[in-house]
Amino acid sequence: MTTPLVALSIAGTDSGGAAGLAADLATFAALGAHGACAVTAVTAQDTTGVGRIVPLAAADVQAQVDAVLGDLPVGVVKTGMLGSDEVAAVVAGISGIPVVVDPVLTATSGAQLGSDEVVAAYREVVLPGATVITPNRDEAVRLTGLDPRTPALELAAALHELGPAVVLTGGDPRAATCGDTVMEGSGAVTVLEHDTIRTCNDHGTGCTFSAALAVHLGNGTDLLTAVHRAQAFVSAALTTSSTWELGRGRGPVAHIFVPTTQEN
Ligand SMILES: Nc1ncnc2c1ncn2[C@@H]1O[C@H](COP(=O)(O)OP(=O)(O)OP(=O)(O)O)[C@@H](O)[C@H]1O
Ligand SMILES: Cc1ncc(COP(=O)(O)O)c(N)n1
Repeated sequence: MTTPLVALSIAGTDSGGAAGLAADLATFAALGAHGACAVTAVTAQDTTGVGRIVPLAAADVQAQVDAVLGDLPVGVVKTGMLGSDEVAAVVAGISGIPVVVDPVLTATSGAQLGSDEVVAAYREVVLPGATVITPNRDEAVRLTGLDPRTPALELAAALHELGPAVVLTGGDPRAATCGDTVMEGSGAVTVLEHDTIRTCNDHGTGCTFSAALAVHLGNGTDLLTAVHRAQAFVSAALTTSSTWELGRGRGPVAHIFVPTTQEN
């Protein structure tokens, strides 16, 4: 008998199946982990935008988290869209398990997915207990309140001061390379650069990256190696989706047909 890694995603749904819970659960499965989930919000969303957002009450999210933690040996928690400061407090109440926080505040399409109250809750209650946070530049600027032109290293340092290790992601479809700035718990900094995959089917890259990172960390992999493997997974997924024609907007990252080797 074996027990697989159990990864719990606390996130919103994306009806288009690209981002949020769909991305997390597909990534967990592709990397050999069992995915459990607690839904925070339901979104009516497609490749072109977000139409409607229905947040769940914190008590409903708490009940899902309690059900999962009360029964399954969860090895890692990954959070996405939280929807409210009350739900952020539910995440803050989890202890003794590594928590990977993807501070979802804005969708690829530009839709706002996090209020100022949620931003404050990240700073005050979520980040002090988090293992690692994986913001993109816009999210890091919003969370720190720093000038949008602030260098990546300073943004990462400001978040690191709040508690967690930081992976400031730098996905840019127009650049030749993408660079992710990693600040470990010790404060050591490494910039991991890799080739940009040319595609407009990149909806869900942030969720996919954080979910892959969570699986590797849950398996006991060190942060730098875990980031490297999560990048490789996203690149493999984007290589597949670059051949797709799906939807009228920014199409979904491919979570299927991704080779699952030791390297990703
Ligand atoms: N076109 C690309 N080619 C290769 N890697 C990419 C590309 N776009 C993003 N990545 C990688 O994907 C990971 C997620 O980064 P990104 O900065 O895109 O997150 P994000 O902005 O939160 O994503 P999204 O909001 O689109 O879900 C990072 O490791 C980044 O380097
Ligand atoms: C429910 C939900 N969670 C997260 C995202 C962010 O993903 P992206 O930045 O790729 O739009 C999203 N659009 N929807």
